[in-house]
Amino acid sequence: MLRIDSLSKRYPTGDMALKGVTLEVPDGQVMALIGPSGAGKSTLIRCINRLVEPTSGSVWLNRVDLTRLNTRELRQARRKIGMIFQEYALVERLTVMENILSGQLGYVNFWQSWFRKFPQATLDEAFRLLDRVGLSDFPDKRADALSGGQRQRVGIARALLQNPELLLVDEPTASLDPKTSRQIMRLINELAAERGLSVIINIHDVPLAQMFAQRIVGLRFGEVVYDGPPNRLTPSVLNEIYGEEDWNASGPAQDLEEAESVSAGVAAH
Ligand SMILES: Nc1ncnc2c1ncn2[C@@H]1O[C@H](COP(=O)(O)OP(=O)(O)OP(=O)(O)O)[C@@H](O)[C@H]1O
Repeated sequence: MLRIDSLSKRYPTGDMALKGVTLEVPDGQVMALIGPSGAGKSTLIRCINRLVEPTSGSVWLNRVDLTRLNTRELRQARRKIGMIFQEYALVERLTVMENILSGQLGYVNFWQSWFRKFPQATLDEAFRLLDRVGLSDFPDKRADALSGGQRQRVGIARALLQNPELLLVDEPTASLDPKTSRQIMRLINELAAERGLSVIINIHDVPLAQMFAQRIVGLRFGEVVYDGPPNRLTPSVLNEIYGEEDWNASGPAQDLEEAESVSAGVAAH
């Protein structure tokens, strides 16, 4: 279980990106983090694994307060946190399998790592995961020949190979088509249930978050303004998270109707 307690972050620029966020994410729960640009979603995710140092508050992963660890202890603790971030994208010239194993290079000794020689158990598990994410036909395909969805699947397998307790996922569907986005969200969901993983997903696509997350947390100006099930995310709650907008309006279609009635009016005169 992950417990975030009164977490705040002030950047050196003075921006108060998080203002006392308190949350618990139980094992097996997929939590979607939504909110407008600048709300503090990325900062929150990055404060959990201390890619960004929190200013105050604590982050407990099971019995360990991550905010109190020294560099060496933090390196150990991060093994329990799988990260699927854009900046940990794949090494283009390496194969699918090499990319999946690349996350393990820090965990084998120098010579094993030099020869890319991994323990048999790690290799077996890598092939199992490859199959689980639906890529068993492509272990030798180079990363630069993969589609966006396949790349995400490699990233997921790589993160899972370290057998994490927590998965932090940053915008997993940003560059995917709607069908692939659903498939990736479904896969993350299934894996969380199978492995009892806590998952936090930073996602802009609210309908997708509603469809696949068991819980939604809405951030605004660094504060939690909604924390509840997807089906209670009403237009008024969305207004509170994102600011005023007509969430039921069909947008361009309505504009088109208006434009048509105006031009019809013009034609009638
Ligand atoms: N490295 C930084 N230095 C200074 N201020 C920062 C830094 N990173 C983020 N901020 C500020 O912190 C606040 C929260 O930013 P953050 O990137 O966490 O928001 P976000 O919700 O993830 O936005 P987006 O959806 O656009 O990615 C913003 O006001 C932003 O300008």
